[in-house]
Amino acid sequence: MDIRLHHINKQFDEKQVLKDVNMTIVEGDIYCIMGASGAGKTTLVNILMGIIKQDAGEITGMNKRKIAAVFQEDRLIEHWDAVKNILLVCNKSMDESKVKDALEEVGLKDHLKKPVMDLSGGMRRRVAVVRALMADSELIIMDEPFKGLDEALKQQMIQYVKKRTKGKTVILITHDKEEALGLNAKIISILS
Ligand SMILES: Nc1ncnc2c1ncn2[C@@H]1O[C@H](COP(=O)(O)OP(=O)(O)OP(=O)(O)O)[C@@H](O)[C@H]1O
Repeated sequence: MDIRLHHINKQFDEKQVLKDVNMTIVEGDIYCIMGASGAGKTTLVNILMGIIKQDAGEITGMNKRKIAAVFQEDRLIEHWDAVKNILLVCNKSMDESKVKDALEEVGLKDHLKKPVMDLSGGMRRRVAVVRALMADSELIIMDEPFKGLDEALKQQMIQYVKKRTKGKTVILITHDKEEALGLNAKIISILS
């Protein structure tokens, strides 16, 4: 089912952050939300996920959907290793070896069993992305998922995300046109 936003408004204190936002997210497509810092991108996806409530306007197509998310922060369980962090969100039937294969695919072969607090920022980001893609969800929302990755890793992760989200609906916030191009994404511009 497509997701539709109708006339969404959101204000914080005196500041109107989202003003009459309208959009359609087509099932199975990949979207990049772009716009200046502070334009309201995170606010918009927080409204979509039901984390905050819009002041006015309506969203259809989100009823009881399971969402997998990469937030601005990694939100990992610090003293658990990467494999355990990911298994937490997977179906009970998920094979641990599949989780390990996925982590190896994003270059984390030698870091599977360390507490994630001992990993670098870029490594932790990759764990957060793999976790979202391995959760059994048809809608994946990611807030700057490639932040902190060098160019080569970013390209590798773009390919990984593309491969692992076939047929799923993806909404990704980015400042980087290259990411949108690499993902073959439709661009949604949020104006400040
Ligand atoms: N809970 C809040 N209370 C007050 N103001 C807020 C709150 N959340 C966001 N804002 C304000 O709303 C505006 C939009 O913030 P938001 O985080 O959605 O922007 P963004 O486009 O995601 O920015 P960035 O690219 O820097 O992450 C900013 O001016 C921010 O200060």
